[in-house]
Amino acid sequence: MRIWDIICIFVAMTGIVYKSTGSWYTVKAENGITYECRIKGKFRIEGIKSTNPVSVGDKVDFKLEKTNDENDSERGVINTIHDRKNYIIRKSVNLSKQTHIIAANIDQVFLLVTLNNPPTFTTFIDRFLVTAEAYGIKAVLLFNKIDTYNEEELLEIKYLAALYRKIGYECVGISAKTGKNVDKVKAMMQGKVSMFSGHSGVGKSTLVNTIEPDLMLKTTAISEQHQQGQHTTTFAEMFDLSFDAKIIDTPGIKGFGVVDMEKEELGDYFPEFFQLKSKCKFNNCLHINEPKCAIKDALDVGEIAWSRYKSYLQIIEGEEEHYRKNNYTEE
Ligand SMILES: Nc1nc2c(ncn2[C@@H]2O[C@H](COP(=O)(O)OP(=O)(O)OP(=O)(O)O)[C@@H](O)[C@H]2O)c(=O)[nH]1
Ligand SMILES: [Zn+2]
Repeated sequence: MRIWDIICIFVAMTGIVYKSTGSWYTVKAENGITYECRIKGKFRIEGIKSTNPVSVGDKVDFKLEKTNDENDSERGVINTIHDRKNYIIRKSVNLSKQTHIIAANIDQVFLLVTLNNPPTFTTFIDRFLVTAEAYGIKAVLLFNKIDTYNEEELLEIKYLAALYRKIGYECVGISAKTGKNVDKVKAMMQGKVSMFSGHSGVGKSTLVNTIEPDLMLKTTAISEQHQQGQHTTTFAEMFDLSFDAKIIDTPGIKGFGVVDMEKEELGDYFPEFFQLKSKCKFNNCLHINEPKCAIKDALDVGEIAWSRYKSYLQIIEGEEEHYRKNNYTEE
């Protein structure tokens, strides 16, 4: 055992979880060294019934474990999880009300959008943005494949970008293929933990490949491993990029998960509705049929986009349907 290891046994170390395979966690310590860590004892995080107590992105304290085997010297035991700034979850496959935490402490998520190849509808964008707001994760819209659009399509992109910028979301037109504006994306990623999301075929892999060509090898290896391994395991993994940026890759996870919320809460996740809601006559206004609703007034004068309001109604109706269905099945 090296002197360093002996010191480490007594000193608590702090690191970030890069990968988890169920019982082992790969933790990168502040000294840049990676340790394989376990958990001892029970971890309970208030308010979360989760199948996994520690997830990728977590900041943890751990101690090195004393082992006799020279090869095993880089193992540790996690004893503390630092407070999370946010986390994304997936409902467990079984019907217990448990959730699986996919990743934690995400600084931003980039949603890749394409007009027609594949089509990305505003309802999808809006549902995504609502989820990001509810999770407390900054969302950025990347309109990809701008090298393929004709003038008319470019106008549509401009219209969409203006719509979402007005609400406060950053929007960038890019081409993952030609590299156009990818430098802007890289600049936004600097010093942060990012995720990429979007429909299949929008260009997520192409973009990551353009950002960091060497990384592809690793991500492919992981998804192959994923396909061969137990299909119930959710793999997420964090990667360090060459320019002080981190990404969390979540192969096999489609979409961004769902967040349960009350009907009354939904408007709070549409920032432009939230801003106006104090002007509605009723403080519990759902902005549907109520009189003197500031949101509907804003809609009438074109201050709020109809596409946004339509998405809002759709989500509310969906929630009601979901609610009725649950009531029904529970009887
Ligand atoms: N012309 C053009 N094609 C692109 C661009 N970005 C991606 N593509 C193409 O779109 C197709 C899908 O890209 P992928 O990177 O595999 O998409 P993905 O989002 O990773 O898809 P999944 O892995 O299914 O989720 C590929 O044929 C890419 O070459 C772009 O900016 N311009
Ligand atoms: Zn209202």
